[in-house]
Amino acid sequence: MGEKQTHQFKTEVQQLLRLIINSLYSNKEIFVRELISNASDAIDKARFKEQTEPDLFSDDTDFQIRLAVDPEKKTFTITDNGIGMTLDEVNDNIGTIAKSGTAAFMEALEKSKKETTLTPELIGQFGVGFYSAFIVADKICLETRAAGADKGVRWESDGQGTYSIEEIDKTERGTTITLYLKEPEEDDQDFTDEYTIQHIVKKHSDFVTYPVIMNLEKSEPLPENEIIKDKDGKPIGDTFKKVRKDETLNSMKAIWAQPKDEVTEQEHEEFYKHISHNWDKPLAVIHNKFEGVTEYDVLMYIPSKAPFDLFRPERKHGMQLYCKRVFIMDDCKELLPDYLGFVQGVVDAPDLNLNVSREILQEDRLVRNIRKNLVKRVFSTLEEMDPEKYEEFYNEFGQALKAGIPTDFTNKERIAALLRYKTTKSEGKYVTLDQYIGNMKEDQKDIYYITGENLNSLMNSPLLESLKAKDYEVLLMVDPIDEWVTQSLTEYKDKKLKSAEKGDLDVEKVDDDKKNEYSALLSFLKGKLESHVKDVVVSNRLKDSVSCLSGDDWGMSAYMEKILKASGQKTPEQKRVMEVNVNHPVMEKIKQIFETDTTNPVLTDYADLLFDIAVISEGGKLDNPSRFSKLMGDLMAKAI
Ligand SMILES: Nc1ncnc2c1ncn2[C@@H]1O[C@H](COP(=O)(O)OP(=O)(O)OP(=O)(O)O)[C@@H](O)[C@H]1O
Repeated sequence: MGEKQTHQFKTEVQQLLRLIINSLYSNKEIFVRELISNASDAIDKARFKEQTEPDLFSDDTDFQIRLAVDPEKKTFTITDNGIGMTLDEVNDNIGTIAKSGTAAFMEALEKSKKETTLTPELIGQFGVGFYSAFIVADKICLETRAAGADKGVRWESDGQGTYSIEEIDKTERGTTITLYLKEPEEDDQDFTDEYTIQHIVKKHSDFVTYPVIMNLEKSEPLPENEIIKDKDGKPIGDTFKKVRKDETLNSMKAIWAQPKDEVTEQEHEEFYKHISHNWDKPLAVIHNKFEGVTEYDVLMYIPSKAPFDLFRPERKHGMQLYCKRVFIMDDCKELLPDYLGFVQGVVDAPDLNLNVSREILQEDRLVRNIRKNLVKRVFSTLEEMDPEKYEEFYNEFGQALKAGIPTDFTNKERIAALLRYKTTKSEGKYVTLDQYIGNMKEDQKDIYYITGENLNSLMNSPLLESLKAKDYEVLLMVDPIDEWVTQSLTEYKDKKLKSAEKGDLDVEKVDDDKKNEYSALLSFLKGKLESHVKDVVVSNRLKDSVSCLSGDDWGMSAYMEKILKASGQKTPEQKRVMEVNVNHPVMEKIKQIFETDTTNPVLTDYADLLFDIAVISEGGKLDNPSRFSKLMGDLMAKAI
């Protein structure tokens, strides 16, 4: 038997404990839900493992969660016969915060700047459920034995910075957690009261798929022959006796299998909270029975709020797979493509082979068929949403949806129709690509867009001058992911998507004579700016500004380059093209100086200035800002 060891909680756990206790002060009862949900997860894991290693579980397959209270000892106990934990697992899971969550959690906290309040939504999202027990307990004892292990483990802590851990003998597989409850404060519920616990379980954990059982005191009518009666046959004394009986507190209702119109909004809300661990309401409910060659039930929810870790690769998918109401697996990535991983729900497919493994699942024809139908349903739900509601969705999940454009070839066009962008003409409102096409000018052939970091600088970008002069609308794309969207969505309804920043805009032509007049100056400028630009050309984009930078049709946009650099990726040195506006008086003047004396040193200064202005106008950073300000100062002094 190993020694009893004492460990220090990781610093973030201590911080977290303090936060949890302070923040959930008025919502103490949620610890019941959190512990039941952990127990249920542990049974899910056991059920899953049982499919491949039935021997590990043969001693006890009657999966259940038990609750018990002791008003005298002031304890609350929860027991499950799930997967259990080994010593290392206890150390990893209970001494630290769920790894992936930690950093993100602290980040989000920082962001919200509400360091003393932690909403229940956060608790659910960050996987800190277990610690919520310290809201009500001043000591917790967890005893557990992993499936297949010889020894058990006891973990104990008063939540004050340390915990102890030791090996123990434990006969039953699974986990028992005993909370030594704090002295209740005024207005506190009594968590040793059976009725109170019954009520809380019904409220927060009714849909848990395993029975939550409690041995309750009940009144039962006495059998006729035990009732003492007077001479008129009227009972004297008690007609009831007190007995203790196991009772299942939750309904375990499989609401997905019920007829659609029999499920209330309230039930959906509760069930959604149960499966998603979210605390918001679902934005939309998709509830269908698919009938045909095979039958299956589908219940999906579109959340109303995006989770903090929507784009983290380790994030779990929201779909669970059931077979004849028996849980098979959660995080079922085979049921929906990655970009729809935020949808929460259940598929119950009775015809599925119960011994499925994840690898087999991918190949399964039935699963592929289900997936196709689920995707269709999600799309039709989004397409039919009223515009205001859809905008709510889009603000939360628009970026996720966009990730479908480069990854889901079959549905590309359908996703494209769901995109919304603000434009140079939409006055802050979203437009669809179809609306854009409807608004196109008669002589306009392509759909124009520009990508960048913020709407304001895009609106005023010199790259749009000639498009604006033609009264063409331009889509303003400010999500980094739009760069990937435009790379793969090159056409929509036979109209090309064309970057205002790249290639020949084909809008306005500068006549050849004028180009020829400038060709010597442009090659001179190119020589001067060789280390910065690939070429210097006459612009057909500019109307008012003197210079700008543009790219080739197939080159990387300035924003894309910035994104890649920011994410630490090596990007090949991208030289862009400097365009100059030959109708601008400044260019005329420079040309005159150049034609008089090609060695005039001021020409070098002007070349640098033209380049710097182009960089600044697209919100870029200058290599040498102090030289720029000196040149500007000199120029101003001359001009004034
Ligand atoms: N009853 C249990 N049986 C087996 N493992 C458990 C049990 N309770 C907790 N654990 C383990 O401890 C980990 C941490 O639990 P905790 O409640 O803090 O976070 P979580 O369950 O990952 O997140 P959340 O509760 O928000 O879903 C769990 O992921 C699980 O591995």
